[in-house]
Amino acid sequence: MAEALVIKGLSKRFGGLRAVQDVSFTVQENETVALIGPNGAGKTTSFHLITGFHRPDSGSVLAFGHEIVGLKPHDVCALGLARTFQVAKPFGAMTVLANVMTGAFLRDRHIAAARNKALEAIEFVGLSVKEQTPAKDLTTIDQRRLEMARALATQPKILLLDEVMAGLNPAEIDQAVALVKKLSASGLTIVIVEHVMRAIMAVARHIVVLDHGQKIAEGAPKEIVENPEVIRAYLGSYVHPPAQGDAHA
Ligand SMILES: Nc1ncnc2c1ncn2[C@@H]1O[C@H](COP(=O)(O)OP(=O)(O)OP(=O)(O)O)[C@@H](O)[C@H]1O
Repeated sequence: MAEALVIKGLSKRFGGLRAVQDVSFTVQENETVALIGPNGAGKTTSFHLITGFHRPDSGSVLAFGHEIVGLKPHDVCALGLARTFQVAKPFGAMTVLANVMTGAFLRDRHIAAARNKALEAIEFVGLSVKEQTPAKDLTTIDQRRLEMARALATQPKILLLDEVMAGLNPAEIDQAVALVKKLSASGLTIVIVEHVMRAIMAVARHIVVLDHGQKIAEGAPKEIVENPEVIRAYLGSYVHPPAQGDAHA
């Protein structure tokens, strides 16, 4: 298996706050890796550093062997890394189709080609019936589907999902888990930030745990939920994954 993403010594300070400190991990091609940890641990900041929204103070991010630190988000996306945002910001008045086309235009300058690519992505995420619905009228789960479709329309190789399960009910979480599995089955490499442990256990092959900006553990899901340091910092009494529900409500 090839290395899709190699992150080495990534660090970022905001004034006196060390938001991300010397974080390193590797994501193999077609693997789903979860980044977990308490609020403020540095997960979203890590996504910003990987995708060019923030420049790290130090460290390296190799995507399929290419150094991407210093590149603009648009160029990172063109190299095959797409992301969703913790707080989705669709163009509310625009339809689902028009929103997803904004992603597709990264690669297809022609309207017909971009439209077809967008329709494919919309179908993949199960949003075809709402193709003409304004984004502002979507339910929470459909907004997440839209976010994923917009990222997918850029034709990524690596997809970074930031809390796509937040605010979903248990049945919707099941649907979102099924969608993440489908994305993985299509060949994508996925890095997922998530607090819903039930979902993490269902999709991740490897888990990286951050606390106060530092990596405190990484390994297979089973090892992680039994790791005393991870239990202390994040999981609390959560030890038996499927039976006990989520780390966070
Ligand atoms: N632009 C910024 N300026 C100053 N501080 C920031 C900025 N972005 C993040 N931080 C701080 O960096 C730390 C890490 O934040 P981050 O959002 O990466 O955490 P997180 O693990 O994603 O948390 P959550 O689970 O709540 O989303 C926090 O203390 C946060 O307040």
